[in-house]
Amino acid sequence: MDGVKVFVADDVSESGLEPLRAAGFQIEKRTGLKGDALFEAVRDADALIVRSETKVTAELMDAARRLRAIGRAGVGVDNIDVPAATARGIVVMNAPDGNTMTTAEHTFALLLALARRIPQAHASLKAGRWERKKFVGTELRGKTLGIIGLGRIGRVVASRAQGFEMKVIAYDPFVSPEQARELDIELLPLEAVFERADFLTIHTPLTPETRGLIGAQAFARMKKGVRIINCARGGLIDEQALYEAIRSGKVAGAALDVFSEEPPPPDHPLLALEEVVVTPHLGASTREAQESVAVIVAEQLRDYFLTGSVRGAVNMPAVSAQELHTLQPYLALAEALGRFQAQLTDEPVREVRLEYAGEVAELNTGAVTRAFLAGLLRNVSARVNVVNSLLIAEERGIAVTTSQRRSAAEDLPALRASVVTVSGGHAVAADLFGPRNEGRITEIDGFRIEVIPAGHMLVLHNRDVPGVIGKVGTCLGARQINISRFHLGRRERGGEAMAVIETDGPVSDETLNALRAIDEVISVRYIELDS
Ligand SMILES: NC(=O)C1=CN([C@@H]2O[C@H](COP(=O)(O)OP(=O)(O)OC[C@H]3O[C@@H](n4cnc5c(N)ncnc54)[C@H](O)[C@@H]3O)[C@@H](O)[C@H]2O)C=CC1
Ligand SMILES: O=C(O)CCC(=O)C(=O)O
Repeated sequence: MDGVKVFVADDVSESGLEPLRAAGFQIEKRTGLKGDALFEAVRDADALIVRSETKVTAELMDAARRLRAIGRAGVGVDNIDVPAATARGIVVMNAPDGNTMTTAEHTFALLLALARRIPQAHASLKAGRWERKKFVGTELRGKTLGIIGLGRIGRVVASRAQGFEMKVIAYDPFVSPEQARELDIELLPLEAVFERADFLTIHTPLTPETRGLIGAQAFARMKKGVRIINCARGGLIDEQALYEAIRSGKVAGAALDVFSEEPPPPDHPLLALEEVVVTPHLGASTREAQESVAVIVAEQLRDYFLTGSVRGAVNMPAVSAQELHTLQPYLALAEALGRFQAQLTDEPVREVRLEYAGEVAELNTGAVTRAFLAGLLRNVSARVNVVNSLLIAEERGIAVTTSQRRSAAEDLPALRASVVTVSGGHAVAADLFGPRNEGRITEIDGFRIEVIPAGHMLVLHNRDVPGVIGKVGTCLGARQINISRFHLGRRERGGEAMAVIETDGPVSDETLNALRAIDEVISVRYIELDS
């Protein structure tokens, strides 16, 4: 796909980008750019790929006017302003499985280095000394490893520790005791993990909740002589508190791959301590992991641009290619229905109720709801799409409720959308028909009708008396407006009727006023669905 431009801002594996190249995407890789140079470089990018170095701020996204997707070749997305991306309709994807093993192995390398003081012994010998007494270590067997964050990496670290006959305890509020028991891990409250661990390793994401999770209070609870490993994010540990805990002898040593500021300033106090082992954020730095995260992200981006399927996104639900195949006609129908509904009223929307029935109710209705809202809110901002439509609805105070009726026995339409405004609102139903799954609007405000949701149309309410169709036809004909289809619906004879009149071209305000001037016409709306 020649049109898609991908800017790669960090040192991402070249071979890992092959899926994008093979699909014809244009790739520009320039690493280490900062400030205006970076802003300029992303100006025309449709997609941006980063590792942890580049900070993807709201301002950077605003500079990249065409940006539709950000790929993080790795796990942590704390260098990306995800809420800002969502608000701008930009999907953020990461590669959570690509570097798990490698990072767990690095954690274990640091743990062993800490236990046996390998870096210090190595430096000593290279400096010409033979200090066997100085570097007496500690055995792992029988020691307790405390793991905070029992996700992908935490679990691999746990299994490696069990191989070394360590007792593994953990804290993770999102893991059930049953899951932990299956892994032979004792799940405990955070304080208990602090109190019992001989080695403590952290593997949570950096979020407002986890920032500074290991601080002075935590160190106060720990055993004297505890060893700390951090291969997740620097901000999880209060570095000043760690420094003081090491100086006081409470903490025997720390192995750090990550820092609150990267790179840390050369005079960072922790770097000066003999008990501290460091690596420059190398957790994920193996050839295998780098290639793996790059391939994962490249394939996810390729598929997003080519098919619309969503995998590995942190700000929208997944939709697989297979699911998309079945879902696509419903997504298109819902989006068109949303646009139709938006043009039925000038009043602000207060509430949206979506009812799904039959096949669609078994599918990913979350995606269909987002598609409907994207259509409904299309005029709110140029960047409304399925990524941000739910958020925009929420920001506008629009209550969105959905219901699913899996049985199609009651002959319900696949989709019924009720939009509530201050003075009422409208309910429109739609369905798919035939072998080609063609969408039709089947009901408008209780009037049965069958309309293709495309093109130009007039939705006209009138009194059900003879001659109205003729007058409407004459009015349009006099203005050279050709009617392509005319659909009528009424509830009872002589009551109120509805007509949906499809026209070959647009209808001006002057024509609408002329139609409104016809006695029997109650209301007319012009709706355009193609643009
Ligand atoms: N040093 C490096 O190069 C690398 C660092 N990382 C870091 O490691 C982190 C963990 O990675 P994965 O295990 O793949 O993520 P994951 O999402 O599989 O696991 C994170 C775990 O943390 C838990 N958690 C969340 N909040 C918590 C809290 N307040 N207290 C305790 N547990 C909490 C979650 O329930 C989850 O089980 C990433 O977020 C990333 O920042 C990841 C890869 C490489
Ligand atoms: O890109 C890298 O090497 C950093 C990896 C990392 O920190 C992550 O995946 O969260």
